[in-house]
Amino acid sequence: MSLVVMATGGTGGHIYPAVATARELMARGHETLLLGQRGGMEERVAAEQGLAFHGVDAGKLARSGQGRPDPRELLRAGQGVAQARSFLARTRPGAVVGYGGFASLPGVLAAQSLGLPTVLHEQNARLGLTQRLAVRGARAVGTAYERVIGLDPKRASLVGMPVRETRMPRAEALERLGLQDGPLTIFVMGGSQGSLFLNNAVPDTLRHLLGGEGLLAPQASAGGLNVDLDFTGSRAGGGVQVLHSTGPRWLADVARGVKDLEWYEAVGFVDAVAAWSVADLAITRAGTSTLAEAAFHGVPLIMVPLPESAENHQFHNAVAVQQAGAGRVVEQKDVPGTLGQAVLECAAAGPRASMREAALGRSQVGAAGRFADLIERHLR
Ligand SMILES: CC(=O)N[C@H]1[C@@H](OP(=O)(O)OP(=O)(O)OC[C@H]2O[C@@H](n3ccc(=O)[nH]c3=O)[C@H](O)[C@@H]2O)O[C@H](CO)[C@@H](O)[C@@H]1O
Repeated sequence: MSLVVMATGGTGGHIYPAVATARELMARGHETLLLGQRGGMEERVAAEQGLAFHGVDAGKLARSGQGRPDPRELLRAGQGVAQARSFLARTRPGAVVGYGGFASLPGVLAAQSLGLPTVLHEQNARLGLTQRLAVRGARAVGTAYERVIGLDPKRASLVGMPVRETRMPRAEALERLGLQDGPLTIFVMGGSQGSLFLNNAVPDTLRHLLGGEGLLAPQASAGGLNVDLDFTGSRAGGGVQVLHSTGPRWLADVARGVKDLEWYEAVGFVDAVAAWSVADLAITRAGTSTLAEAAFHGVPLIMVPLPESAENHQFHNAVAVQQAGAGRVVEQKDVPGTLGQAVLECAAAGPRASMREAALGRSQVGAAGRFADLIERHLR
């Protein structure tokens, strides 16, 4: 059994696949730890998840086409590599696994300079900047998509997106989140940092749609369209409750705006396993972890892709989900006119049931296990 180091950080999209794989490797008897930026989101997540953590400096490298990197960031990146090198020289892990993002770079480059095996995971359909710097020296690359732009297919192994494959019992999740059993539960989540756009748009849209009581009328109309909401067989009464993860920075603003709405709960950051376990419908961005988690839990999605995402990849991610019948894409520019209507259409029992089936059908169950197999094949 070996020590396997997970080099990761920066955003939830890079950190949670590392958490899922770490759990799988630990279940197989290996030791693991997360190596990332000291004081970064990864340090907090490791503590919450009961995982060991080692922090180093890390520096953001500018993306190509966006000018030269800031010299102070480059210096921090260099210091991070030196710090990671001395840590890895001391601990001599069996492998270092890089999940992308600037915080993963020190660990991966340090490992390669020491001749330790490195394995990468690419979560998007296009190889990220950090992974491009690390790929040459890596033994293997696990991917979430069949084709990854910028990656030689001969080097890629399609393993899927590792997600935390746990469902929380409904009663426990409701209690943990302070929600009720009965109303239709809408989960709003703008990725791991929250989304200012969704934070502004969603409360207004839902207030307009549901009124002060948070009720969907059984025959509601939106944009001249009558929608049969038929709640029979689901939760009765047409009552709705919303759980909105705003991102820690924006919580106070959003909470102030919805404080008169008893059915609207704003939180800075939520236990996503609990939230997915009770959500009937979710309004989200379209990062890969978000989509993979929704698929695992069978939650229909209304996706508002982040328009500035590299190469517009979130839009392409979201279209794939829509084509599979597991959700609806509403482009950010169309939100004012169409988000409310999309909520009405997706809240109806029939469409919700078929989207749920389609979501479950998309789930790449066992991705963490397949990625752990790949890592084990390359252990020292
Ligand atoms: C702005 C940005 O750079 N976005 C990228 C980033 O998104 P981001 O980090 O937002 O990535 P994802 O949507 O993939 O994942 C968010 C993760 O955070 C978790 N979570 C979020 C909110 C919360 O309250 N609790 C919680 O646990 C989610 O459950 C999920 O595991 O990485 C993704 C995967 O590389 C990319 O596709 C995104 O384009």
